[in-house]
Amino acid sequence: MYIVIEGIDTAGKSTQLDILKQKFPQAVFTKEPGGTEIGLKLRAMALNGEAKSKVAEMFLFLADRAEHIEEIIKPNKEGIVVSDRSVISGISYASNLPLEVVTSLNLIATSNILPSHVILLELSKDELTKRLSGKTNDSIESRGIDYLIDIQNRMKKTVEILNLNHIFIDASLSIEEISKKIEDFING
Ligand SMILES: Nc1ncnc2c1ncn2[C@@H]1O[C@H](COP(=O)(O)OP(=O)(O)O)[C@@H](O)[C@H]1O
Ligand SMILES: Cc1cn([C@H]2C[C@H](O)[C@@H](COP(=O)(O)OP(=O)(O)O)O2)c(=O)[nH]c1=O
Repeated sequence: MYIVIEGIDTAGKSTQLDILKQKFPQAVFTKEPGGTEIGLKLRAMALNGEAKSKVAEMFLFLADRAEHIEEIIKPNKEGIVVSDRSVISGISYASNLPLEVVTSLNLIATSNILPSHVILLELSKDELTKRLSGKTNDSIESRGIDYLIDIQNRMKKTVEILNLNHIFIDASLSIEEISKKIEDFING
């Protein structure tokens, strides 16, 4: 089982992952970017905003993804592996390029390995605005509210285009309600 939790910044991914760690102690928990040793270096480069080129930034995330699939996902997917972000973020955040082009590049990075379960936490514009006001933003988050809502729309489209087994959850529900929905989805 290769489970991914997706959503734009502040959707509640970390909160739900903390709960999942208690509920599924046998699972391997990982993340993109930065789930491997090389990935930590690529993450730092991608997130500090140093790259002038959006394409260069995307290739840093793609390199991280390729290594993550090889080192973490392939060896663990017969058990339960849960990742904070995935190819869905990869395709969606590279919003300067058409979806089809970025999808092809991402499928090369993942060797065509795709999540078996996608949990997408979906925020309204109002709730996003509220949550971002309480947070110090990194260079990606600081691009703004409309940018992030556009990314969220790309995420939903990506899940549908790739025909992935998924659940879209209203991220403004209570933490407990969300966590129950996630548990039910994983348990099938
Ligand atoms: N269901 C929820 N309802 C209200 N606030 C939430 C909920 N889930 C998370 N939060 C809050 O929203 C903020 C972002 O949550 P976090 O889990 O860090 O998101 P992410 O990992 O997706 O960036 C935190 O302040 C967190 O306490
Ligand atoms: C995986 C991935 C993330 N991102 C972005 C989304 C996030 O803004 C950032 C990763 O941050 P993340 O680890 O989710 O955030 P935090 O530690 O702040 O909670 O990188 C991309 O732009 N492309 C990608 O391929």
